[in-house]
Amino acid sequence: MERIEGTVEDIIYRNEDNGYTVLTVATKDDELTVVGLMYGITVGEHIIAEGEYASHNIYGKQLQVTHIETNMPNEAAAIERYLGSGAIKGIGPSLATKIVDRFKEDTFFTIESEPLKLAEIKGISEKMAQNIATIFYEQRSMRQVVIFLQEYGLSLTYALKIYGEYKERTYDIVKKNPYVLAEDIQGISFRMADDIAEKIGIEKTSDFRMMAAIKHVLMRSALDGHTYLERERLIELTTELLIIEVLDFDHAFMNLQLNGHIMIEEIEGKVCIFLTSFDNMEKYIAAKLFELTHVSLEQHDYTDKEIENIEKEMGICFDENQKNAITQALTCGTLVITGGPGTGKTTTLNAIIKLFDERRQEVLLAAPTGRAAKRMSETTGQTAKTIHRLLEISGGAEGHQRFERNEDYPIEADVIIIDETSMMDTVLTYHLLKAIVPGTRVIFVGDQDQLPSVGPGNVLKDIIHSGYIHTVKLQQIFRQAGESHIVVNAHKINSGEMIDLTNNTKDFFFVRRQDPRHVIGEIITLIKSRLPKFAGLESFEGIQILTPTRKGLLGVDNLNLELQKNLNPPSKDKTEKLYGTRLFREGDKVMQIKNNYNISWRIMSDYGFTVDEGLGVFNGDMGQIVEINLYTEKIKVLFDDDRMVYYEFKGLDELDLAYAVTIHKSQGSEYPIVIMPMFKGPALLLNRNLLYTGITRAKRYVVLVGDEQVIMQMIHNKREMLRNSALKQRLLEVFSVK
Ligand SMILES: Nc1ncnc2c1ncn2[C@@H]1O[C@H](COP(=O)(O)OP(=O)(O)OP(=O)(O)O)[C@@H](O)[C@H]1O
Repeated sequence: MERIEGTVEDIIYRNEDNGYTVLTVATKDDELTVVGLMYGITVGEHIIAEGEYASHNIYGKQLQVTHIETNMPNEAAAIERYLGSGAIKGIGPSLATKIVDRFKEDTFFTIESEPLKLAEIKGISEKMAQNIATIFYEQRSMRQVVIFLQEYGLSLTYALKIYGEYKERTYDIVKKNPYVLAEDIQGISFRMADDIAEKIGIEKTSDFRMMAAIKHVLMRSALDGHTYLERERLIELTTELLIIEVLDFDHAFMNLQLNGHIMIEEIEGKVCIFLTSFDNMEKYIAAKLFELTHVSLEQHDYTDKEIENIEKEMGICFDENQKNAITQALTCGTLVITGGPGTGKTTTLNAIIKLFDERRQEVLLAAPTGRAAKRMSETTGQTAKTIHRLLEISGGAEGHQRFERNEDYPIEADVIIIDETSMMDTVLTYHLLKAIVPGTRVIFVGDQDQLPSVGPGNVLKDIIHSGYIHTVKLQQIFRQAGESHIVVNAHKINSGEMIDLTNNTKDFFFVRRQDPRHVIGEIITLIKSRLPKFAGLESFEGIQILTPTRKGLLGVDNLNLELQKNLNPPSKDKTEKLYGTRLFREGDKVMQIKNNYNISWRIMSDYGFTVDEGLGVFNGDMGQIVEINLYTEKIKVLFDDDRMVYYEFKGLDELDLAYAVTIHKSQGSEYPIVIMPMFKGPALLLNRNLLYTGITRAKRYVVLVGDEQVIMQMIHNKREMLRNSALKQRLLEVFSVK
């Protein structure tokens, strides 16, 4: 290991994305080239660098840095160069000269301890002096933290995120227990934290490591939809992660329980372990549903005449189940209305809304996603909001979002109706119920045969299966066969019957292709020309490819590349931005892939005025890139509901191409035309539920392209991914005891 000491003479190259820098250093008796991760190092600084010499075929001998320490320059000339180098925003070379002329070697001391003295210099106000001091301090401390973290192998992006979270506490936190990074910093995995821990020299058998691994496994399983894991399964998965044999888990479990991180409970006779937050949420949901159900409510009488009048108005006759739903809505505190496509859920809902309106009851409508809310507004003719907006989201990171509406400031309404309840996960249901006071009626509408929510829990099914909440199942299909084979086939799939693939219908088509490359070719022809022509569309807008997987030739990632190439090819008029491995181009169809509660949006009028604005873009929201600005480093996206959002380049990990999306991501959305590739894959994934959900997303046409054997297998495969959730048991505990 070589060690050099000297003053930075010149910055030859700097990569702003990762902090990689090439600079020259004047040592006592030489001038050297030094290369490596040296974020923010500036001309004039005094550095001590350690590393190995390497020989570059063009630039010759250079020191490759592995460790660097920096000292602020202490000679007036070096100080002047440092200040004048642009290191501190607002100070250029001439101001730097003035400052150093006045304070000489004491310049940095003055900036740090008596910044107001800077205002003695002409051209510097007191406010500016304060600003200089703040920036000087922040930049120095940030830079040192970043350099420290990069030595542990963290990228600049993560290092900056970590600094943003902990500031100067970073050193203590990382050296003592780097595993907290995996909990606090989005994107830092247990593995990354484990690597840092190893470099720091933390024992593989340390308590921190064990506890972090257990929590990590529980969090990871929440991403798979579980709110808990059985003890044995948790031990198995944690052992895999730790790679060492651990004999005593009880000690770690006890510590985690004592610290309030986990709860150990018996569910259906088995010892199960929950992250405390999920346990609390499920218990809360059950208790609140009990209160909402049992509170004594103003009873709204109704007459048969009234219902007949609505039937006349709508020109239909409600079936028994629909009538049941309507009358129970008027009398019960909580109600679930469930049914497949075309079974009259919306029609029933409209009757219910009408009856409440006539009774001057305030009814609020909401749905879990922007698209579902938009659709609810269209079908009911009344404003429906996303649940996030209903709860007045006020920021916070994923999993820690803050809502203005809660127990202290509840939603004011007589009736709250939630559509697409199958998409409600435990967390959102918890926040919603927290903001509802007993006395407000809550009606959940949804199709229990859709895929479960992306987030953890099995809320709708658990509520229905508990048997404690009034539930009306609508079963009759009102949409006629002649009208829609999509509906008929969806119901067939749901009851395990093979569907007709002879293309004798007006809206449901099958194209037989075996080879995945031919499937891709067919999809491209369909979307580029055949379907737009057939459906009378001007472009491919409105046609959505839904596919079961992310990976593979027919997975989302590859299909998006192919479709981008064919539908929005490179052009000299279209600016592009490569982010990691993703290439974004103006005109691309894109989707937000995580919830971001802080990003701001606006809706503009045709004349360029802001007509609405707010915060939050959510997982699954779709739009189009209208502009990529390489100077401001921003991408402008216009979402389908007219919200316009600017993404900074560094926030592009939240955006993905969306010509094709997974069926999972399509939940709650509807598209005029859906194309689905049908190909062999893992049995656990390719099940009835998935096919049903994909098909019921289409309003006008469905085209399946692929192998009919696979379609048959999916219809017969009833295996759903099992989800551990305890809401059903919690409902049973609350309702049977109270
Ligand atoms: N009792 C009824 N008699 C005759 N037609 C009905 C009846 N109820 C609903 N319909 C009609 O059936 C069609 C489907 O109803 P609706 O849209 O309410 O179902 P849905 O369950 O909301 O469907 P989806 O989930 O697909 O949106 C509509 O055209 C509606 O007018």
